[in-house]
Amino acid sequence: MTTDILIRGGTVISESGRQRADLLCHEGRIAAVERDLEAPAGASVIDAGGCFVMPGGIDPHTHMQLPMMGTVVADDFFTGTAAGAAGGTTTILDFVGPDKGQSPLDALAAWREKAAKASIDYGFHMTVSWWGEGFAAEMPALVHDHGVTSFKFFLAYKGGLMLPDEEILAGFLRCRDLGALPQVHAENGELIAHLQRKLRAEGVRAPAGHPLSRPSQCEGEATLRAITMAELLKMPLYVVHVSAAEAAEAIQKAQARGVGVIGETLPGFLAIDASVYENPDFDIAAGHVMSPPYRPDGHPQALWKAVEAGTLSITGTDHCCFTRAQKRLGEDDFTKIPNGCGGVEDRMNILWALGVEGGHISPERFVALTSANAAKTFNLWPRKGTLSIGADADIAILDPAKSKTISASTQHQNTDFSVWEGRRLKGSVVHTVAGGRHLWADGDLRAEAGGGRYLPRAPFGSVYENLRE
Ligand SMILES: NC(=O)NCCC(=O)O
Ligand SMILES: [Zn+2]
Ligand SMILES: [Zn+2]
Repeated sequence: MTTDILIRGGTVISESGRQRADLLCHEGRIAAVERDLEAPAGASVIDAGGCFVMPGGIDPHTHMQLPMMGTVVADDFFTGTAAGAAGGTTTILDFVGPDKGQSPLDALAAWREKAAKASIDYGFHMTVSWWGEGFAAEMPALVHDHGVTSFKFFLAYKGGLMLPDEEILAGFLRCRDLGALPQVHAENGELIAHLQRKLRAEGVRAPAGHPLSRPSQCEGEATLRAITMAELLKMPLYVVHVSAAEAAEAIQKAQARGVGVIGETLPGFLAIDASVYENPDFDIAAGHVMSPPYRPDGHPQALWKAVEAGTLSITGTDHCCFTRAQKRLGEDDFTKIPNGCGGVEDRMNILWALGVEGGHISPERFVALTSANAAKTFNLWPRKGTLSIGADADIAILDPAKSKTISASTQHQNTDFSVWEGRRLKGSVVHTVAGGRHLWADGDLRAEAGGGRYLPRAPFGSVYENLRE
């Protein structure tokens, strides 16, 4: 039983409009959205005067506690989800990562165990880290018995997660039969492996080699290749972490042809450029190493245009954070720097400051980009992504007048680095309610281990309905 919460005096925003209204949460759900609501006996009251009241963020791309490149991601499911709550995020979709040859059902069981301490609701995508009859055979149970209805295929990381086209094609077809959504990490892994070898042979060891080995054309080519498969197979496709103008253009053209391709980008790709890899401080340059990498000037601007046009309709974080010490595993070789950056705590605040305050998007589009579109795409709507009656009481209250400066020294993410270090933002999430529990109250983080629930998801849904014949 949760205490009733009345949120009073705010402007309630959805992806399609806004109204001045109070909002009542009862037993973990939205019970009323009306003007001048009376507080029920025993209810706690949050004053939202001057604030925007919106659906809690859905971050559809996180990696908590993921074993990777000889280490394990610094945030576990408790610290990472608590940090998310401190930034207005109330749901994450994380990736289960089977070892090579491991049963995906066994991997899911291990991830369910790790995630039991999440403080906000969570669901899973499945990484297709290997392919074979054994993997394909378990997919129906993953989809129908466990609600894992999205599968990520890697076109990059040769010698690791990368699958050849033949296997990706087979995996896509299996997804189509089951009504599951294939996702792609789209970079040309063969070319990247070649460029890595060439750069190392030339003596390039520093983090500056990372973006040189993964030029934007590699992302453009792989994105188009994956789109072509989905187009000819007549099925939807989700492209994760789009960072390159070429990839956004391929998605835009495919959407114009009626292909059901959905593009996700990350706040960092809209605001940070590749000059970060030139920083003489190894910790700072390595702290930005992720794949795909931050791109040269011009790409962030192109991505903003794609966000404004609706081509890129979902934001995630690819939250995969490492400490400075962990990044030093690649001190002598940029290919050994653990790939990934944090951000689950920052996405909502950054996107508001850069997007809404920056004049790129309306508050309504902000809601679409941070929760509603992900809820629809991943079949969580209307339980999530909306503040309509009966929806989960997952709410972010953002004060547009409150400023905030991001620093690793004050963040809740379990790392000593932030790609947003020193950024001063206008607008900040001041309260977060998740499942009717008040987890973030003006600087006070009350997240509890185990407060989150597992979210099984149904197959098919809007991504299949929206396919044009
Ligand atoms: N993106 C990244 O560098 N690390 C996380 C794994 C992935 O999404 O590729
Ligand atoms: Zn990826
Ligand atoms: Zn990722």
